[in-house]
Amino acid sequence: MSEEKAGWKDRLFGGLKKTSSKLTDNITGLVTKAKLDTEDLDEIEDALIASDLGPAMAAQIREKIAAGRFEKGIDAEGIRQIVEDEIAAVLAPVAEPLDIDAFPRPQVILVIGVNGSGKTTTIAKLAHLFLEQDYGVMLAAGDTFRAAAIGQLKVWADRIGVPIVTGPEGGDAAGVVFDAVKRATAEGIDVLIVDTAGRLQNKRELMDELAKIRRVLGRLNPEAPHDVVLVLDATTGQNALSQIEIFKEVANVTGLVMTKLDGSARGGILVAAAKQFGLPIHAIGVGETIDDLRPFNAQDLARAISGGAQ
Ligand SMILES: Nc1nc2c(ncn2[C@@H]2O[C@H](COP(=O)(O)OP(=O)(O)OP(=O)(O)O)[C@@H](O)[C@H]2O)c(=O)[nH]1
Repeated sequence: MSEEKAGWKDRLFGGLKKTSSKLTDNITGLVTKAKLDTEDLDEIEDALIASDLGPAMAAQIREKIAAGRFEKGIDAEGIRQIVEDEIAAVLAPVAEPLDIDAFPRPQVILVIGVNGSGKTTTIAKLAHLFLEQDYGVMLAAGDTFRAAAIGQLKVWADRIGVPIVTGPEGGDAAGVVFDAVKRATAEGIDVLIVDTAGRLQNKRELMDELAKIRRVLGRLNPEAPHDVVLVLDATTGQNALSQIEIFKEVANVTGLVMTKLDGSARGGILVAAAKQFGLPIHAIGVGETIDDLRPFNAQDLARAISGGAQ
């Protein structure tokens, strides 16, 4: 295994410790009897719900455990393995890295999400990921609503060494995006990542702004934006699900990135999101450094969430 890969696995399993220990403590703590009975199954289901996997997923896992283990000797590792396999089956179809395959270039990726979700950091981490794959990357500071957002993105752009197109605070976001696409096209850039304002408080304004960005983009390239990626903060738990619902309504979300899985005992929310919406999940964030965002392997992630050995 390469050093890089081993490092990522450490961060993945380490980052998800809070989620997995909540789940495994619950499961190992309850299995005190000789045979698995209905009460144990109820407790397992409660533990799964408490980890934010969602009632549907919890019920499905409970059924699987009941089918194979009811009235049999209790084997915590066997139960954990069922949890892992069920989670992996839900995650496998949605684990989809963001591929750069747009022609003509650039591929335009709109990044949306509420303030504080980790949007800016995620843009920097994605840019870093693409740079590692030798793509030419450019950023566009389309969140013109707050000067801080423009400044923060610029700091990241300078740090990772990618060009950035900005406009004045309070300026026209679509104008910034227009300039960025023109410049990216002229410079033969492969990927243009666009930050957007996360004003969910005013759905109408957000919708209008995104629609205008789309119109402007469409004039330069009818295929753009190629991706509309919604960034979600795992620590918000069930709230992340309502954000998906709302953003699906205002923007044509094509995929998700879930951040802060390390800061939370609610990592199960990723599984709940996959089960409920079936949208591609491009990458997960398990820390604050630039390397802490990666596409994931469904089985590895399921093992990390269910508390299996690395
Ligand atoms: N632990 C952890 N922290 C993260 C992760 N991703 C982002 N953060 C942190 O979350 C905070 C908010 O991230 P930003 O990228 O500034 O979020 P934003 O959505 O752009 O927020 P605003 O700038 O407020 O709009 C920062 O302190 C990040 O370092 C992650 O995967 N894990």
